[in-house]
Amino acid sequence: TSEKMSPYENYIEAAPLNFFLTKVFGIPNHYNSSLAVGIKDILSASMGNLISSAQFNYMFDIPWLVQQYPEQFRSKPLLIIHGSQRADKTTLHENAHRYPNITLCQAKLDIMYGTHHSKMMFLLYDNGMRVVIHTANIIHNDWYQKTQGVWISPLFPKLASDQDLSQGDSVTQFRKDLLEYLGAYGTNKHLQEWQETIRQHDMSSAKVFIIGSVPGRHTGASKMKWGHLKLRKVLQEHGPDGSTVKDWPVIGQFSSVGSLGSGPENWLSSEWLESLSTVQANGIVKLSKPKLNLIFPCVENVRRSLEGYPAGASLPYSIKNARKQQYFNTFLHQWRAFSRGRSRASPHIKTYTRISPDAQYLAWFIVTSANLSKAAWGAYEKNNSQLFIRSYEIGVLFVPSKVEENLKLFNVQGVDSSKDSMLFPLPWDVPLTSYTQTDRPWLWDIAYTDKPDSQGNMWCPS
Ligand SMILES: O=C(O)c1c[nH]c2c(-c3ccccc3)cccc2c1=O
Repeated sequence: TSEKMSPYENYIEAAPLNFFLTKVFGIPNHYNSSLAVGIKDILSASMGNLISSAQFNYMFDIPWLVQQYPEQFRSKPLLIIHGSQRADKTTLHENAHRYPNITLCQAKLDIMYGTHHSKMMFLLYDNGMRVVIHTANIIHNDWYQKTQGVWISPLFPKLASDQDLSQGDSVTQFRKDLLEYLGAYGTNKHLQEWQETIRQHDMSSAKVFIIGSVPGRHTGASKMKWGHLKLRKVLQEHGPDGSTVKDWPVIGQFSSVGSLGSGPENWLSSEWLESLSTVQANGIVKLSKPKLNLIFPCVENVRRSLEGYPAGASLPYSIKNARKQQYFNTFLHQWRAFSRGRSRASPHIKTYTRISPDAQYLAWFIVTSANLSKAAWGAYEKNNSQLFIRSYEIGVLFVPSKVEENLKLFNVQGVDSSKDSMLFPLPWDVPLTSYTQTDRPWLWDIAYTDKPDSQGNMWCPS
């Protein structure tokens, strides 16, 4: 059984980019066999002999979570980092109470409407540790019939006790940025123990950048540490050169939409798109702003999905926000993932990329917890002197040159199989599919009663 496989033989180690989608129940098994993982695979003994773990997330079903660990790991110390307050926090404690190995840690959320969205696992084994950064809540439904993204780190070996701890970081400063993100939670004994554990591991094999968000009004040296300005900073130093990506579109794909302002120039096509279209700051060439394409399910995508209209319960785009930003609809494309067998697996994954006009190449790619909102990515305040972020978010950025030294771009379709190319497993189909004249973006708080969904039901939110 897989229990006996050494970690290096299993399919997870084989994926060059460590980027997976979650397994989906109800699609041909072929689409779940390569580059797909379930939560039980991630927690399985074939990944390592677990000593303790930490789970960062927004929604938790604690009894369900415990059942996802192999039986022999269910009593290992487990730290749960959440953002629940008041009644939700009480419920969480009630559900955790019967597990003596579970400790709860409440992330401070002093800013209104901020949430602890970050989805991350620390898995400490007897021979090293792994970091997993993903997009799924710790509830059954998020791992059952949705499209979710998972980045699983290589096994990070423990540093020898005599090795000085300044060793063991990667070309992307993965460990430094991870520790800085954790530092933003403030003083919590258990989190500080995990920071020490991380310092004791060699993460030099991590090939991704961390793009995190922490609540606050970030100014001065901290202004470029988080949200879309962190992305801007990384792309200024390590992004594509302007001449290569001139006129390449930016694509954003997400499962929720915030209040973006009354016009695109308020935030979407100004500061946010400017960060995503940042190129390596060598020339003074002032680039024209690229086209922005957005992917968000239309009502028909939700109605036809495996879950039917209830998939929309995890696509919380409100009529209140939508009516204030009709311009947003002009950017929209349908959710289609035929290439991954997931056109009917409603998206909860969030991905952002810069793609060539012929959809053959990617300049970079992000998978993250961050939806399309100012709360997640941050918004300038005080004449661009500070970045205001409401929520905790975390994602990873793939840059070709950091994955392989001389690699300039990722390939999208399997055409260019020349040696200096690397295929990137896109979660969704290119070219993108526009909305039809009658398509509308899914809104979760209005009724749909003219056509039944794939389960034969209508949608009548209270
Ligand atoms: O972190 C995540 O992934 C998610 C965060 N909020 C969600 C909500 C929600 C929307 C407004 C207010 C509170 C909660 C509803 C449905 C799914 C999600 C969700 O999936």
